[in-house]
Amino acid sequence: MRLDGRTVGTRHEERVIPTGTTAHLEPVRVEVRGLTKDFGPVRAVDDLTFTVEPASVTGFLGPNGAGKTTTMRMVLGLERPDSGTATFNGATYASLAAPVRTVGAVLETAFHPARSGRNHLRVYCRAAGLPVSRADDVLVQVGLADAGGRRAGGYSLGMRQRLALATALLGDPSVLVLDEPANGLDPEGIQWLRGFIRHLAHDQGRTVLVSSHLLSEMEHTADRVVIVGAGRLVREGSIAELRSGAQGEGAVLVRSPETTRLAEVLGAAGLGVRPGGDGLVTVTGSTPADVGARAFQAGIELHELRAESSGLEELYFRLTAGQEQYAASTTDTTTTGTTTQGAAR
Ligand SMILES: Nc1ncnc2c1ncn2[C@@H]1O[C@H](COP(=O)(O)OP(=O)(O)OP(=O)(O)O)[C@@H](O)[C@H]1O
Repeated sequence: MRLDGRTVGTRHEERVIPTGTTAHLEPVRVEVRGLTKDFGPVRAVDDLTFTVEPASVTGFLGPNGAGKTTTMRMVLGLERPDSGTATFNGATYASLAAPVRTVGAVLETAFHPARSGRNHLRVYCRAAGLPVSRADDVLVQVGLADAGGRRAGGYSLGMRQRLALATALLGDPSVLVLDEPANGLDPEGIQWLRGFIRHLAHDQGRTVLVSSHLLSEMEHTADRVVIVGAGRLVREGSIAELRSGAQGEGAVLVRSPETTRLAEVLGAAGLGVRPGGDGLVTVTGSTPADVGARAFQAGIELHELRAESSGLEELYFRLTAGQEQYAASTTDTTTTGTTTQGAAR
């Protein structure tokens, strides 16, 4: 969190807000405590507790069916928990004085295909009691200003995702809850989305919770991650913490003219060793520094030494292994390509 910014407010209500933050935004912390939800025999969410901090991006990660959407729906008051609470600075969604200004969401999309993007947004403005001028504000924010007059039915998937984000931003909310917003985007769209999400949190001070089933999608976007499997919390922490925990998870590639002796030395140290061709050895359960040190101590010449991957993906798979649920979900945003709604209306 960047709380090194300006001090604003009167003497009585002074508060420090992050540099570049939209001054009127109230920092809001989302707290999920013991959330549990059953659908018949399926426990979709199981005693889940985590926190989403202001001015940062929290990645909500888990395999298909892990309970991410159900959790987000409970946070947004769209689904009633069997037990537990989700609160915004201590208040449940239902008790928020101004929900549309507190939280916006991208969940499931439904656009009237014949309506223009701008008119779609204006309908939401009227329903939420917001000035219709907000429609143009948010179109600019998401880069759709030139396309606002076109039929939403003719939008590409990337444009629909932008319109979904625009809808979530209508109330200029402190909190954004985004369910798999990168689904179906092309690489350019994903790149834009990453930057935009970081901007919303780091420059504007918003609290952002964004779900994905891919760690690679979150690795360069999120500050913190909450990992769930089969409805339960598997890991919560910063990306840096996760990264340091992942050391040794990824394979190390090492090239040497003495592969046989190298394999003996590393194997004797209990490491996994897979000799390949061309003097290459793949080592698991270690780090480049460790392999380098062991080779040095044994006086073995190395020509190349590098991590095959950061190990994060391997750690994520291990943490969530066997927890994928294949029960059909009611909404498949990948195939419908539709998403969104400011739940906060
Ligand atoms: N309305 C519902 N009725 C019955 N079961 C449901 C319902 N909604 C979700 N489930 C089940 O609850 C579990 C959690 O689903 P959920 O959609 O929350 O997971 P998810 O992590 O969002 O998955 P995905 O990444 O596939 O969207 C799954 O087993 C799912 O089939």
